[in-house]
Amino acid sequence: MNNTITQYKINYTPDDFACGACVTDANRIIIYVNSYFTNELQWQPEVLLGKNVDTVFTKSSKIFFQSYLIPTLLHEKKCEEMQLLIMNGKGERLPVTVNAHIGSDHCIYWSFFNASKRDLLYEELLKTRSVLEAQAEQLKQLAATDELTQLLNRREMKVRSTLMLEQAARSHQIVSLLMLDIDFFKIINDTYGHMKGDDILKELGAKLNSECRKTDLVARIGGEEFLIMLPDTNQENTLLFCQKLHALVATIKVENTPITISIGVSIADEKMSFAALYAQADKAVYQAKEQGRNRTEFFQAVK
Ligand SMILES: Nc1nc2c(ncn2[C@@H]2O[C@H](COP(=O)(O)OP(=O)(O)OP(=O)(O)O)[C@@H](O)[C@H]2O)c(=O)[nH]1
Repeated sequence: MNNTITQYKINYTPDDFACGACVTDANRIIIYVNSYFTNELQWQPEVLLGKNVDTVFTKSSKIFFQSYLIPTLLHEKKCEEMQLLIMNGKGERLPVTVNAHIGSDHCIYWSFFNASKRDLLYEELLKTRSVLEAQAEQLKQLAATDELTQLLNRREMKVRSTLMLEQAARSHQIVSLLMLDIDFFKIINDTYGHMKGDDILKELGAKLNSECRKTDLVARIGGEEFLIMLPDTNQENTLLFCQKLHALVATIKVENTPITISIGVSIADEKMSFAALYAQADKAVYQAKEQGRNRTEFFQAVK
């Protein structure tokens, strides 16, 4: 036996590959290991020589080794890129990629590539992917949100409203669009300053958001103008909702004076584009301003 080992030792020099190289006889008894086993895996050759190659595997890898790797090797004469765990000479676990083939001399030639760096790299990749996904989500959120009120912005409102209108038309549901405009907001700005104006906009945004359902769309589309789209809501229920909004807005005060809003409503009871519905709500809010403000007007088609 010793003679055989010596003979293989001579045959396989030089042995400074960047991986563990090992030769076993047909019974998987180790007859040669290269210096990588000593230098990197901290196995002394004399501990391994004469032992079954499965000595180096962890318990679970031994099972895989016996039940899959060996049958594959015997059947195919080679097995490639098997991911297994080995123990180093100090008893520490190490992921390795194992390749083996049966030579014409019936010996089995094994290579063990250290895969711990690959596993680390893989972990890094997974972490980076989660960070990128979170950032993409944040960007999407930012692009869709009005910075001051955190409500939807004009562009996002247009996209989602269009979708809501299409869905409603398919299921023959009524949708109403409310345009809200704060009354005499310029006076608030001019009297109390732009910062106070911003606070009012924020407070109103938060209150509208808490009053609406999750399925409603609420947006600030610019200046002191807001839009709310209510799915599956007819004229009667929309009017009740608007009354609630007027009461809600009255809780926002500037120097003890409640602010007021004018609301213009348009109703889509058949297939309608967002642009057409928006134009009608705009006309209705103009009517509400004309008729004294602090009120709700529904769009009326001129006959
Ligand atoms: N604080 C603040 N003010 C804004 C913002 N965007 C627009 N405004 C102001 O909103 C005011 C809107 O004024 P107007 O369009 O004359 O409307 P109004 O004073 O509310 O009058 P009515 O709508 O006719 O009742 C202007 O003073 C704008 O400068 C904003 O983001 N923050």
